[in-house]
Amino acid sequence: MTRVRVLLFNSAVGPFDYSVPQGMDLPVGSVVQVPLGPRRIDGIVWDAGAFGAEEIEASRLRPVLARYDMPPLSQALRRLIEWTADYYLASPAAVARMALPSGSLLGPGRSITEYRLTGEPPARMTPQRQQVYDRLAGEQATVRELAALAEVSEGVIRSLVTSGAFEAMEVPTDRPWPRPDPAHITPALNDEQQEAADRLAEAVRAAEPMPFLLDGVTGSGKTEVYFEAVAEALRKGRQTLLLLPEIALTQPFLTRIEARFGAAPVPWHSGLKQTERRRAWNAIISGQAKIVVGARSALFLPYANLGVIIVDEAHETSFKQEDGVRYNARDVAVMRGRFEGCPVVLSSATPALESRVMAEAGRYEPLTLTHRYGGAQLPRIGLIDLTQNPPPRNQWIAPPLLEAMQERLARGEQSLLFLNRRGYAPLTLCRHCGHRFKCPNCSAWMVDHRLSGRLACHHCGHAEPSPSACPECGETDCLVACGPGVERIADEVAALMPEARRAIVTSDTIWSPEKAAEFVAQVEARAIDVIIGTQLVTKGYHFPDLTLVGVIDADIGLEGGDLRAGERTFQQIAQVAGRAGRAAKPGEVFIQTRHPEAPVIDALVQGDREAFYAAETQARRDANVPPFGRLAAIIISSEDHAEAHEAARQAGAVAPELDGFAVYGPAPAPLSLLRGRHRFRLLVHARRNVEMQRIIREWLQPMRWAPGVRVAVDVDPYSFV
Ligand SMILES: Nc1ncnc2c1ncn2[C@@H]1O[C@H](COP(=O)(O)OP(=O)(O)OP(=O)(O)O)[C@@H](O)[C@H]1O
Ligand SMILES: [Zn+2]
Repeated sequence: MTRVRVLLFNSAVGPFDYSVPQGMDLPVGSVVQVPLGPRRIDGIVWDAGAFGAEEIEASRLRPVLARYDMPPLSQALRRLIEWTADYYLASPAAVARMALPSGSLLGPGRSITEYRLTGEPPARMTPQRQQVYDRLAGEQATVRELAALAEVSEGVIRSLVTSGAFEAMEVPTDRPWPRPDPAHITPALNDEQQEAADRLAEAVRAAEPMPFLLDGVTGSGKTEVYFEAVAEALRKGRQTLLLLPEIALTQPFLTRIEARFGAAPVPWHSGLKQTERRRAWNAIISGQAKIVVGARSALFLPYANLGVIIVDEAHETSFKQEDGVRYNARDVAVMRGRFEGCPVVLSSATPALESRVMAEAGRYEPLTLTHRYGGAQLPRIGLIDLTQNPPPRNQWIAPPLLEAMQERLARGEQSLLFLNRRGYAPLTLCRHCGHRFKCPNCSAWMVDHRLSGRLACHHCGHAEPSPSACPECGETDCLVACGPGVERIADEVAALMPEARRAIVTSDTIWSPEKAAEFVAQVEARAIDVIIGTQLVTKGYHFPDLTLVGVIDADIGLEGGDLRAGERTFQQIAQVAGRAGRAAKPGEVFIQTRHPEAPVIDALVQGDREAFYAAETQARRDANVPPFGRLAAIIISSEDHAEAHEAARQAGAVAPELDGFAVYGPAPAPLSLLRGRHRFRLLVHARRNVEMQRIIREWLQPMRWAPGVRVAVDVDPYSFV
């Protein structure tokens, strides 16, 4: 072949054809460097004729410059990239970049230089250099990573390298990973676990491209069951990809895998250092990494031979990526399994309604675990009606819950309070003039974070020191915190039960795998009596002495009223309730609510999951919303309000009018200002059998936008702000 089609990275143009130089072997999937105008640019050799690019005459083709020394991307991965781009209306180049993240093009076997302090201070000390010495003792990393850790510029680090204060360490990035052993420690499974495990192992053995819905109550041993699928993949010499929703959870989980298989798995997430990333990458693409545990970004990597994909806590909405390519990792995982020819396991105690409907339709195979392992009982769930039994003013723990916590403390057992709100209070206002603290970049209130002494916006990250006076009227001692966040609940616990040892668990306190491990160790050592946490504590943890769970405000999640409000509330509360009484001691749960009559609250108290799913499914079917009908959100934004408004109006004016394809809006988005951009929204509601993406593409592609306008399409949206 003398001509190849190349999908270009980092470029809005292409794909283009190039000629193949004499002697260069370029199978489809090869990663190459090609000329584009005066530049050299990376790309992937794609299937001939793909993407319908225009044909260039052979005589005008420019030659491929070089081929990277790595195996070509497989056909399965190329199909996945095409499918994802097509389904989520993204550019194929943007999706392909997720398969080859930065640093992956270095070639195998290279080492990376890291630096560490020699201990010999430089002749001249500046405040910045001092900061380096204060913060980087014992650290070893690349210049860029060190600069980030010490919060100084890379120039400060480099000048210290030159002056000899740092020494260079070559870190090889092709060190092999220890080999996991499928038979290291094999647990004895109970009957229903064994049945599910056998079915999964059979599917792995036969390489069935079948999605499974592993649906088992909290503490039923879903993890032990899908470990048997991992064991089977190991026996076949194949790789496992295990996707987790939250990086903070990974450390205890990695330890658990190591205990089962005798070797640590290969982690993949955005927090890896360059050397770790490079080492993981080499092992993934060569097939040497047998068990990869990752965040959703691990989904597009070029595995050499996948044997099974597992999505743990598959109902979690954090599998949905909300910027760049807006994909749902759970759904893309199912497609990857189909293209790779391997089973996919969606594991959850509270499956997404979409997944349940797929199982009912026979598209996913259901595997069910009906009871907790080892005779542990599901917790008893009780209700506290806040209209009847309110806590005192400016407190949030109602008397019956407080009493139950005191009992636990006396017995040496642990309690968990759940409130899905970070910080101390969601709103601060001035009692004197009524001023409310708002983010300058977003239409959102600033959240009071007392632990860090700041007001912070949870949308854009803008933060300012906690004010002592009102910026509007200048009064002091007039600022009031409105409503609770976890920090405020922790203060309340401190006031009511001073002897109880507390831990606050949110992304502010548990921001690294090490922090998560520290927290787990403390709870296990019984150095904590009361845990106060956000959704971060709802999943995964297994604490035998935790016997009480209190849901501070079950109504919060229902307020927004979006499509999944009821489902999400059900999942969160069922998950957090599932942390109670997982071992010998029975668990108890109190749900505080002002709406005891709400169907979702009632289903939780009755323990009637099936009734909840049935009612919710019927309601969605009646309204023809997902998974029955389809939605897509189109967000049009600009830093200039008039420009955004005009662009949205124009898009709305030429919206297609078709049977089974309705367009609502444009209207200002609920978050009408986000990171300084004004946002307007159109919502597409389509029937299932309508080619929604094609229609949207043909509608929006010909439109010409003002330079400051951004148009984002969100297919199957989860966020309605
Ligand atoms: N067959 C078994 N042999 C020994 N221990 C088991 C077995 N099955 C489950 N367990 C133990 O029971 C506890 C709960 O199991 P596991 O974490 O797998 O449940 P899960 O269904 O994934 O829970 P959740 O969804 O609530 O996080 C764990 O400590 C696990 O090691
Ligand atoms: Zn903001």
